[in-house]
Amino acid sequence: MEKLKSVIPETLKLEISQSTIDELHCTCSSLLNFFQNLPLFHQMVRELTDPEKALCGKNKEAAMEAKAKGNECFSKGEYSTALHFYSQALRAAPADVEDKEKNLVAMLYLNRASTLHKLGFFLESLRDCSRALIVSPAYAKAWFRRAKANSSLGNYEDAIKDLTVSLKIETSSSGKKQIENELNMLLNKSGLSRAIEKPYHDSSEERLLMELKYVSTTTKGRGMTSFTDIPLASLIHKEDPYAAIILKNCRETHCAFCFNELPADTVPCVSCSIPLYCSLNCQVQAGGEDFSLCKDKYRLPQELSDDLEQYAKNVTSPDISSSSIEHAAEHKHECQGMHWPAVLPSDVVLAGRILIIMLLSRIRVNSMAIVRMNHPDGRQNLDYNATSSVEQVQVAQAVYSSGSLFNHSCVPNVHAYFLSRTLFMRATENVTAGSELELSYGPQVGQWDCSERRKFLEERYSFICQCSGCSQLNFSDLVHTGYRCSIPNCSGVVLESCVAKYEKEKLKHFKGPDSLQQYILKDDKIGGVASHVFEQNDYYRCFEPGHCLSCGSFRDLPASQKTIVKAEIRVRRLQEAVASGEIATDLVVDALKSIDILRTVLHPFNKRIAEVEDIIAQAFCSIGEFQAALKHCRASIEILEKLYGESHIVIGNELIKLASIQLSNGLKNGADNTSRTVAIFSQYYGSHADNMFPHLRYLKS
Ligand SMILES: C[S@@+](CC[C@H](N)C(=O)[O-])C[C@H]1O[C@@H](n2cnc3c(N)ncnc32)[C@H](O)[C@@H]1O
Repeated sequence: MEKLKSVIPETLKLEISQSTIDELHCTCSSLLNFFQNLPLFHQMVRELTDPEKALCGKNKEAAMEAKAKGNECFSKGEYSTALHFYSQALRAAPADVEDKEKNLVAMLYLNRASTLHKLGFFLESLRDCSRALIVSPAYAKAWFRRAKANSSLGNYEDAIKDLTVSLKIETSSSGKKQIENELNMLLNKSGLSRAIEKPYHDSSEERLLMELKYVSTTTKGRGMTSFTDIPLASLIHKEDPYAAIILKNCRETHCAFCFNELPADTVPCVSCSIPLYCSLNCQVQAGGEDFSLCKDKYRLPQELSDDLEQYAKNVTSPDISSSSIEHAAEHKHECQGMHWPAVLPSDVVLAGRILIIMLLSRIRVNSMAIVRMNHPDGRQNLDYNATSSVEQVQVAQAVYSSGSLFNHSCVPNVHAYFLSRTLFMRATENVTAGSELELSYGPQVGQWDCSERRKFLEERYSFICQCSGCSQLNFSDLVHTGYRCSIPNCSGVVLESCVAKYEKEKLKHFKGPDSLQQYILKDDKIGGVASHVFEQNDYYRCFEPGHCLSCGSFRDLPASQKTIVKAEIRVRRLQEAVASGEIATDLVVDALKSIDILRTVLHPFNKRIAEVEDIIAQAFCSIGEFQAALKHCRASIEILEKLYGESHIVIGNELIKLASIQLSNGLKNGADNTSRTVAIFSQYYGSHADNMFPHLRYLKS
């Protein structure tokens, strides 16, 4: 790849690096023309697609071997291992080969369906039976197994229909007898059929009411604004990606099309052995082949009644939603037996998907990380550890044509999230017409101090942040890592030198003391911790590290740091104990002493105090002392509210933790708390909140 890059002429590189997203097609063509006349490029493609070298084509022998292992495990009752081998076999099995006069893929889906049934995954078993029947509609055993799955799900009507079709197809007398027995048993059972759960589909149909436009900004290039005022929580943008790719480390765990977590009944690509999908729908939308080629060989019998024939047709024709087929189909061209994503890095494949290998650096800046909530221990219940360990993980990378026109701010007024591969954006405050709409590319005020945010944005996205959070004084940045004043009743903050440097830089934007006074009127919290600065003529000089910004008193920072290091040792011990689940009471006592010491040195709103309070709350929860846990959890939230603001999503998450302690304690969760939590989540996720956060549903109930 490096060799290829190095032969691209500088003029073309320059053209590409200076191009905008609107010129994408033009730059693609220039690059492609150049590559097409380059022998090195053709040699590279030949090497990548050599069937001998490619590791990702289908392979009957490998499939048969995995199938045999699956059968062996199944017969020994080792169902989880059997499931693994059948899934592996399905990945390797070519679509059109047979084993014992049956289509191999259909047979494997059926074997896996039996395994899933044994493991109690009835819905997954049903879906695998249907897949076997889509490939091979006249497969009597698959209809029989489907009836079993339907019966376990309480769908008796469907189960009876499945058995009736199976009976029509089955030729052996012993087989017919078995089906008849099952049919009689089912007919004796009563009960209504139950609807089958469907994977999440966005049915809220929330409408986008505002029209956005892009404008030129003085410091950040183009940016997005609205023609009209935007009320808090409104959906302002919804978009499917121009191109998207799953991260390599998520291939085995998430669907390669919708990026949701994979179920037990994964669907492989029909033509290659790399991507896994959560459903046939996603597999076909990604642009892989379908089974229509081999289907004709396995026709249904003619003599079915009209309604049974219709039923069988419905089962054996995949129910593919047509919504995004035409724009996606992104896997199709990669997958003619050789799978490029298997051999190339993800960034390159994404670039390839929009036909530009050289635009990598621009793609990094313009692409978005698609994230999912991760529940590490698989628990979705409302207890403190479960709610504390939920985290966002990146599963894919995507380019959104309009989404990439939104600039970054460390104090964003827009929140972006993903459902499947669709990007949603919502206003998190009331925004007046013409104001810039900005989301966070990662860092936010409250999360990190200014120096850390700038460093991250510069390293990751190569720009120096010019947002209001990084160019105007704000309370959070002042106290985030601040020390307390050495005078007991003073609430002023003392900064260390690297923080003071960044905060001082912000003062360059002030025109004089008057503008500072106006500033203080806007946010009196800042005045509370830094009043001295605003009273001076030479405010710039007052911003000295080690001196209180309110009264000017000196604090010995090196001595304070030594005190912190000692206190932190005991906090770390408690943190390790919390992680291992073995908490001795004296560790908690030590950590309580430490937090008292930290409070004598750090500013009362220093974020570290909130973190330590949270660790102590977790510890108290684990040893069943819920009242103490509540007290420390509240203390942590009070600080975070000052740092992030009271309606920030971080506070919503903290309130869920608080509720989990109240529930563990048998206390009824305060109605105020619940309604506040629901309001915050609705502000950020609107009608999607309940779907994305099972904790929230539980809390409401
Ligand atoms: C995804 S694009 C946003 C649209 C871009 N402004 C444009 O004109 O196409 C990201 C680029 O916008 C600029 N940008 C976005 N947010 C910024 C910020 N807070 N400060 C400075 N530059 C910013 C940077 O040049 C960054 O590389």
